[in-house]
Amino acid sequence: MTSIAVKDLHKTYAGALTPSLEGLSFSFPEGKIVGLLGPNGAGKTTTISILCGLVKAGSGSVKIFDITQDASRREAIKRLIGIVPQQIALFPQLTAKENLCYFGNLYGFKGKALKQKVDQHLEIFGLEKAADKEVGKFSGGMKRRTNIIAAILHEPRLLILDEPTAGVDVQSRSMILQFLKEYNQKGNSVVYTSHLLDEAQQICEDVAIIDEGKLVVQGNPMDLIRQHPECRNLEDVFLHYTGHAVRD
Ligand SMILES: Nc1ncnc2c1ncn2[C@@H]1O[C@H](COP(=O)(O)OP(=O)(O)OP(=O)(O)O)[C@@H](O)[C@H]1O
Repeated sequence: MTSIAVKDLHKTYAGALTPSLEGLSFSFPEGKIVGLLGPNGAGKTTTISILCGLVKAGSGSVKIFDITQDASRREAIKRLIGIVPQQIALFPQLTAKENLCYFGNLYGFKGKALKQKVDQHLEIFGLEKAADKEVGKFSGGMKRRTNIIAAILHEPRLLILDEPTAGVDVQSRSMILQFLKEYNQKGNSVVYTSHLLDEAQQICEDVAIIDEGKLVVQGNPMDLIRQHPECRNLEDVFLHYTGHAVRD
């Protein structure tokens, strides 16, 4: 089974002169950590926004665990996926615990069960001492870790993260990557975007490189490197397929 299958996705934002997605198709196998990679403006965030139902595609289809995404299946799909957006989506004036109780509540958790779940996750992410501090006063890494907890309280089978390790220190990054590996070892699927290709090479079993709204190449990072004798690593493969021109 696939965790995600997108077919011939097209998207042009209202007022835009050029399309953001132009016939994008790819699928990821279930139960793996996979990377959706591409230069700035390639269409990664647009794709993720369509996957989670925040943005409507112009045409094309999306399946999550073989369930076709349409209005009638939105609730069922919502339970299966957790989304960690690029921008921190927390209330800065509320404490970490208050924020997480709010998000847990949206998924139907209440009372003691909710409190236990929140405490357990704050501990996993090294935030137990900061539980009653306002999130607005957190460091970037602390905000990002809290943002991840908000997306996983309902234990989604598919976790989608948009640049979860961008702009965080080495310690937070290491904790986030370790968490992703452990979450995957429990049988869950993880899809993430990153510009850090050494990191993607290290943790992804499969990567899809997209550019200008289309799939450029997909495969296991080591297989892709082996296919190109001149490429030493995933970054070389990425440059081989997407070129050296700087993107706006
Ligand atoms: N709300 C919007 N309205 C108009 N154009 C948009 C909007 N969001 C994104 N775009 C455009 O769509 C294209 C794809 O953007 P998108 O954010 O999906 O790329 P990305 O691969 O996530 O880039 P990055 O690595 O910079 O985050 C870009 O040309 C961008 O300017």
